[in-house]
Order: sequence, then structure tokens, then C-alpha cells
Amino acid sequence: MQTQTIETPGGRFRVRLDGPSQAPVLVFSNSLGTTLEMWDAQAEHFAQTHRVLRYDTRGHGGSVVSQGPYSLEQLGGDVLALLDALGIAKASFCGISMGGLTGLWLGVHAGERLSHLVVCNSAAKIGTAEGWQTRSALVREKGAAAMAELAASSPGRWFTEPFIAAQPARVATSQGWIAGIAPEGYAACCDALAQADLREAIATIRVPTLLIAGASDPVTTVADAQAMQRAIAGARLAEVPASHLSNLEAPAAFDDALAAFLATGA
Ligand SMILES: O=C(O)CC1=CCC(=O)O1
Repeated sequence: MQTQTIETPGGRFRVRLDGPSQAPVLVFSNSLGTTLEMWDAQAEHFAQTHRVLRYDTRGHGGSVVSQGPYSLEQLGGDVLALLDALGIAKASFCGISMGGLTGLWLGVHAGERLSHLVVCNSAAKIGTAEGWQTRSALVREKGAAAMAELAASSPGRWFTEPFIAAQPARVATSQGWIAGIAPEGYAACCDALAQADLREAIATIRVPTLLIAGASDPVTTVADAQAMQRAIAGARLAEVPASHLSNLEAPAAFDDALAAFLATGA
């Protein structure tokens, strides 16, 4: 099946569904500057056991690019609106970086809709408000030129040096995703990241939670994942040999950790 467009009260979303229609639903949520294609390998793997739902986050890919700033509440609400539109009462949710933060928001505010929560290469607060405000201002000021600059610098934020050297085609594909993101959508998600701080709230999460950390991730570190593990009752932590986009850099280790966790009853 190819991508489709789902209309929600908050706008249209580009989604893709794979796997048996009666299987348990597993939602994948992308990181800042990527699209649902970042999950191609995981969709192929998990469509054997799950109904896999992927979507482009607001402001990204083929989804609505509404005027920013966005908020984490809005990004989490978009997931709930998508589940409602598709008639899905409960799902497992796996998000990376910004998508992981969206998952934490869902765990805090809509835990009854989740059977498993997987938070990858993320943190309860990512970076600093000043850093995100500077980035969003630059993108709004320079538009496509700023996106080109962010695409050029993205390998260093997303992958280890050995992976960049060994996998130029994969790196180039990921750079193509960010280069194609609408500047206002990207900037508005930076605004959401600037405001998002769930460091206290995540203590209320009662959904079975797996944290996946990249051993060489300089953006959201293993220490960030350990802090979340201390805060979320019963949370597990898996470390994989990768930088920030760990599902792309270490797909086998990532899929193994995710599959083992999803196999646990919830
Ligand atoms: O800055 C980046 O590209 C890395 C990143 C931070 C949040 C996110 O989703 O990606």
C-alpha cells in the first residue's frame, strides 16, 4: 500500500499503513527534518507482526504546514486525532527524537491509548530554548537557504563518522528529506521543542516504556535516557551502537530491542 492522506480537524496528514489489518497497531513518529520514509526498514520488519502506521509530523513531508509556532500538545494531539480518524482505540507508539518527545507527551496525557511506549534517541527536554529559538529564527529569515545549510550539516548531528564514510547513499537520502521540508514547518517544530519540558511530568507515565539510546548520540545522550529511566516507573533501557538516528544507523540492534519489548505483554 502507498501513502494516503487522512483529514483530521487539525489538518491533513500523510500516512502509510502496512501489515495485516487485524494485527495490533504500531505507530512510528519521525524526528525533526525527516519524513515517514525514515521508518522504511522498521515498517518492513514489523509489518510481519503488526499493523504499522507511519505519518509525517505536522510541518513535515506531505502533512499540513500550518503557521507556527507549534506546541508539543499540538503534536501529541495530532497523533490522537489520527488514531480517532482511523478508528484505532489503542496502539503501541515508537517515536524518535522529536517523535520520542511526542510519545512522552502521549504517555503523560493519553496513556490509556497506548499499550507500549518506545522513546528513542530523545529526552524529556531536548537542547535549550535559546538554541531552538535561534534555529527557528534563522530558518524563518533565510528560508530554503537555511534548509540547505541544515541538510549539509545534518550528517554530523545524525550519524557517526564511520557510518557517514561507509554509507554515503543512505546519508544522502536522509539529507534529501530535510532539504525538502517546508521552512515554516521546520521552524514551527523548533518552536515546539523550545517550549517542551516534560522532566517533571514523565514521572506520571504508567505505560510500559522502553528507552532506546544511541551509544554515540551527541544530541540526546545515554545520560538523558538514564534520567528518563529513573523518572518512569519500570522503564527499560536499551543502548544501540549508533548516533542520533539509531534506527537508520543500527537497524538490526534497533529492531531486536523493539521486537523484544513489543513481545512483552502489556
Ligand atoms: O537537530 C537535529 O537535527 C537533531 C534533532 C533534534 C530533535 C530532533 O527531532 O532531531
